[in-house]
Amino acid sequence: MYGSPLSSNARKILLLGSGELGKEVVLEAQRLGVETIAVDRYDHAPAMQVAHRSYTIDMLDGAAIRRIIEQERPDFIVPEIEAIATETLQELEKEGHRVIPTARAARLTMDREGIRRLAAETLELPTAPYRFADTLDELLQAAGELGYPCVIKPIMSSSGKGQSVCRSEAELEACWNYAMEGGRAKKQRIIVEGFITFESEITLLTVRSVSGTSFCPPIGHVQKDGDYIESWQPHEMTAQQIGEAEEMAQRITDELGGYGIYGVELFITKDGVLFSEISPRPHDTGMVTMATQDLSEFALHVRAILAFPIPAIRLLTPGASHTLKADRETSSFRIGGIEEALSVPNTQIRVFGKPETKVGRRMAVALSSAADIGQARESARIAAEALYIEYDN
Ligand SMILES: Nc1ncnc2c1ncn2[C@@H]1O[C@H](COP(=O)(O)OP(=O)(O)OP(=O)(O)O)[C@@H](O)[C@H]1O
Ligand SMILES: NCC(=O)N[C@@H]1O[C@H](COP(=O)([O-])[O-])[C@@H](O)[C@H]1O
Ligand SMILES: [Mg+2]
Repeated sequence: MYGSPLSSNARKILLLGSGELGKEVVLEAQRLGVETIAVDRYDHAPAMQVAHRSYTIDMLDGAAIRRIIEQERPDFIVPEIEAIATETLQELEKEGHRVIPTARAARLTMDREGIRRLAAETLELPTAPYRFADTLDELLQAAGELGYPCVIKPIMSSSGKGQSVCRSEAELEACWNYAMEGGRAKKQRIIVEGFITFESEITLLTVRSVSGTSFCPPIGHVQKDGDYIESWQPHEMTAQQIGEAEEMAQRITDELGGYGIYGVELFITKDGVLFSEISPRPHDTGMVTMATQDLSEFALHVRAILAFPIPAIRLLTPGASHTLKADRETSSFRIGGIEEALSVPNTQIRVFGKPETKVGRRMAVALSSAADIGQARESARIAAEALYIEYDN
């Protein structure tokens, strides 16, 4: 039971991070009459454009986060990105604030070391072999032990930023420098992983709610330079692979707890399923659910957060998503080709409304449904390729 937004009885959700995923969370929350507050590091972020209010702060500044939480007193604090002052979230939770799904889940998944050690060492889930390194010398040693090719990632980064595949010792220094530039935080630490030759990779969206744990049908995806290009649902898997995937997702989400949606990233290999990483929030590859499910991953997240029931999740049709990315940095640009994209049958687009382009920045996505995955992928690709960015400078 709650009152209208902007009244003293309102139920309030405060998002920490206001990108394209948060924008959809805000819209779903508003459908249920919830008041929404969007916070991010820059003005006019996508979710800010649709929320009731917004704040621009350094997301790694704990004092700034605390100030806003104490002023707003939201019912739910909903992290939307990894790089947040998560120690402050842990303190706030101890003081009685609700963090989604939990402050510990936000803390552990913020850095690759926390979540990898929990998954591989505490829960003993199978993962790629890995090492951590703080210096180029340590990286040399780690890569020597794992062999080439190996994958190098800053421990604090997302969407492939600072990530590279290193094919020989001669490339190590360049990979190290790339990781130092790409990490979101000032920490210098990196993870090095053995390169996995997978057959496919999936996101298993897993929702923890008052109704228990529910799984969405698996989402297959293709990544380039560590960032997603296209995704589709359902991804074809054997009963055994689905069983292994759901068991891993159940174990790690039980351990992390709370209410909300998780994106469990898994590699499907000839020898079984490997755990890769997990987001305690909606997943970028899960945008496809806006075209395929009765309740999208965003609607599911909001229902779970508010402790409303999720009796069932229905897949209505096969579908696919395909991204539009920028290839230059500017704040003066226009997105064209929308008419062409929308003339593809059973296709929608989402234009995120980000105020600036950057090289590789995701600006929009095409979503298509079809009778089969092949056709859905083809439609989404044609629509996304019809879109273009015209830069004024
Ligand atoms: N050990 C590995 N072997 C082979 N490919 C890998 C490995 N690690 C990562 N990749 C590839 O790089 C992609 C991105 O890696 P990862 O998910 O760890 O990065 P990320 O920056 O957290 O991405 P996001 O935030 O988009 O989930 C993976 O989806 C996979 O395609
Ligand atoms: N893989 C995680 C992911 O896709 N997160 C989404 O991207 C935004 C950041 O985009 P930006 O870097 O373009 O500002 C985040 O706010 C979130 O919506
Ligand atoms: Mg990932």
